[in-house]
Amino acid sequence: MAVYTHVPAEEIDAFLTRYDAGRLVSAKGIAEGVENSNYLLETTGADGNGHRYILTLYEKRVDEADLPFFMDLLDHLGARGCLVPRFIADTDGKRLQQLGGRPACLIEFLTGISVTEPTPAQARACGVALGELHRAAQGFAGERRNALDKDGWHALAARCGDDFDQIAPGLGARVAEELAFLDAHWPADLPRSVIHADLFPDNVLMLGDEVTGLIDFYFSCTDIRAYDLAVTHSAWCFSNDGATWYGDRATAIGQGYAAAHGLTDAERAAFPILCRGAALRFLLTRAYDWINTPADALVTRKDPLAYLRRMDFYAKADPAELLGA
Ligand SMILES: Nc1ncnc2c1ncn2[C@@H]1O[C@H](COP(=O)(O)OP(=O)(O)OP(=O)(O)O)[C@@H](O)[C@H]1O
Ligand SMILES: N[C@@H](CCO)C(=O)O
Repeated sequence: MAVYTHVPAEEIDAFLTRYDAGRLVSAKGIAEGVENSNYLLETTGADGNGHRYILTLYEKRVDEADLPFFMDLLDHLGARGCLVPRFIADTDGKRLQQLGGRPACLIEFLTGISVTEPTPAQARACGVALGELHRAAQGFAGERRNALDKDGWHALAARCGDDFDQIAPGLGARVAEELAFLDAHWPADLPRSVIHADLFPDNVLMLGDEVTGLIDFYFSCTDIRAYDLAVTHSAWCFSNDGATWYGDRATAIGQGYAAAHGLTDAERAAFPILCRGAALRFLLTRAYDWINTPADALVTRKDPLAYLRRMDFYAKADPAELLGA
C-alpha cells in the first residue's frame, strides 16, 4: 500500500474549496506505488457532472524544491501532445499546497490500466510513447541532476555496506564488482536529455494496445537519453522476478522507440552497458529499501534480487539480441 499520510475526508473536502473542482464525493487511498501517498478523488465537478482527480502527498524521496521542475516539464510535454497528467492550479493560480503536514498537489486523472504481462504490441506502444516523450522534451529548458546517477549508486552502495549480504550471500561483492565495471565502461559522450527514468509498466496507463497516460515523473531528470530506454527495457522485458527474459517484448520496444525517435549507432553500441547500469540502479534502491524497511511495514518491499538476475542477464547477453534487429 502507499498511503503514508492519512487525511480525513472533511479535510480533503475543505482543501478542494481552494479549487474550481466541486465538492468531495469520495476519497479512496490508492494501494499501488511505494513513494508517495495517493488518493483517487471523486468530486461533483465544477459543472456538476462529476470529475476525478489524483491527490498526491509527497513523502520520503520527493524534494519539494523539485516540484516546479516536474510541473513545468509536464506542462511542456502536455503542450506537445504527450499524454501526461497536469498539475492543477487553485483559484489563486497556486499548484503546490500543504495538506496533512505534507506538500500536496491536485493532479489530472488519466484513464487506463497498467499491464502486468505486456504483450509485444503493448511493449511496442510503450517504446513509441518513450520516443515521443524524448522528442517532445527537446527544447525544455529545465534541468535536474539525476541523484541516482553513477555517483549516486556508489553512495547508495556505501550506505548498504555489510547489510547487502543479509539479502543474499555475496551480494556486496557482486555490487562492488559491477560498480567497478561501470566506472571503467560508462559512456561519456552520448546525447543527454530530460528523461523519465522510471518508466515501469505501472507508470504506463493503457487501454488495450493504446497508451493512455504516462505517469509518475518524480525521478525525471537530465541524463543520457538512451539510459531511459535501458531503464524501460529492464522493467518491461523480464518476468517480475527477473528469471525469464522476453526477447519479443525487447524487439518490440526497440522497434517502437527507433520508429518514434531513432537511436544512433553509438547509443546502440553502448546499450548493454546502459542496461547493466539500469539494473544496478534498481537493485540498489530496492536493496536500500529492503534493509531499511521493517518486514512488517504496510508497504510491500520490492525484491532486489529480481534486479540482480537482470544485471546478470545483461552482463552475459548477446548485445545484438537486446534490441532485436
Ligand atoms: N494521473 C493519474 N491518473 C490516474 N491514475 C493515477 C495517476 N497518478 C497516479 N495514479 C495511480 O496511482 C498509482 C500510484 O501512483 P504513482 O506511481 O505516481 O505512485 P508512487 O508512490 O510515486 O509509485 P512508484 O512506486 O511507482 O514510484 C498508480 O499506479 C496509478 O494507479
Ligand atoms: N520502479 C521502482 C520503484 C519506484 O521507483 C522499482 O520497481 O523498484
